[in-house]
Amino acid sequence: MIRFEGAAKRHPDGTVAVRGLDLEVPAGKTTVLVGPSGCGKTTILRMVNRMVVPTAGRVLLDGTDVAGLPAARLRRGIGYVIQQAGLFPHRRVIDNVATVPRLLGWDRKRARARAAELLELVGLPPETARRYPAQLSGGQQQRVGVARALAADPPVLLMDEPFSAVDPLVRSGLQEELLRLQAELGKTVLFVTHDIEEAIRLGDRVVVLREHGEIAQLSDPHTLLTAPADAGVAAFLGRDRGLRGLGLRGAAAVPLTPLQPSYDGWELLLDQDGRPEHWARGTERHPAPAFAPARDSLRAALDAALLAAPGHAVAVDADGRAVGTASRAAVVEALATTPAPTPATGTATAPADAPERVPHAGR
Ligand SMILES: Nc1ncnc2c1ncn2[C@@H]1O[C@H](COP(=O)(O)OP(=O)(O)OP(=O)(O)O)[C@@H](O)[C@H]1O
Repeated sequence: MIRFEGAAKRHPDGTVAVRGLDLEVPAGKTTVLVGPSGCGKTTILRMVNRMVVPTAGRVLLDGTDVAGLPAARLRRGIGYVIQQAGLFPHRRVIDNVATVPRLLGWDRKRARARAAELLELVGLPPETARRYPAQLSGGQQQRVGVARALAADPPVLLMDEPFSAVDPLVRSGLQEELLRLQAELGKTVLFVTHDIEEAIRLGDRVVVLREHGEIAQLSDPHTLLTAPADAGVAAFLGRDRGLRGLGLRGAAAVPLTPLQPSYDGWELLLDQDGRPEHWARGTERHPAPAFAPARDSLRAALDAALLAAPGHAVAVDADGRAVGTASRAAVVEALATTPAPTPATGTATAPADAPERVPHAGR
């Protein structure tokens, strides 16, 4: 657990970056710091690994003041991922990832074996291991950055805008990857972003900051969306809060209708494996938007039903095979009956609202 006790940073020129922060970052969860540019997010993050030394107050890691720990040892126990990945350009990907295990004294073979395992964990094909960072895409580089931060299996991961330099689709994939990894690894993650959507998607807890690192609100994403603390937070959250909140609620309760031969003259065409291909009426062909009730959100289900030409979303199993359909009315009914996620569970188990996870979603 990380604990900030009146942690403040005042720069020599008099700038108050952080006035005095009291915050507990629980173990095994993702806590996201979000707020406008210059509000002190990076300063707060760097107080944890002592890249910034507080001018007042302290930061405790599992009860120990980090000021009393040797910086090198402290940092080896903390994974750190930054924008643009920060990889060593002259080292191959595998050696980038093996850096910290090597520093910890592992022999080369063992460090490389661990690195190869991590590259697979973050979804990179084995052939990327021998390349240099410049030979990878931005999204792949970020994955290497995450693998490198995880190499020594640190309990704590600091992530400073790690995905903000990549395009939205890649970014969404990286976010999904982090959710998957975190469900598996349960690290204590402190994540900085200026993007409220990213905060809502990734955070078990979201800390909305205003100037000088002051906490405007600290809550789970659902509470943040439905009950912003004040007009400033509501403005920062932006529009469509209700709709976006649907992205945090699972689609499992949507009542499904067994597949029918015809839907008001529309026929659902499946491929040979039973995956939805098109809605067809005469010579007309339209995409067949789908959702997976077991893992997608109510927002994804509603979106699929709204987009489908006949007004029915196709429900698919984990392999993308059609298992039934849901009318717009059925999805709306589920909106009224699906309970909101409880603050205790946050979003750790809630589905992410990820369009690219839905096969044949037609988006
Ligand atoms: N070395 C420095 N000297 C003076 N002021 C500084 C210094 N470093 C940071 N600041 C100021 O401290 C404040 C907080 O900076 P910080 O980088 O923590 O903000 P941030 O929320 O991470 O911003 P961004 O989202 O733009 O990265 C800013 O006003 C910044 O200008």
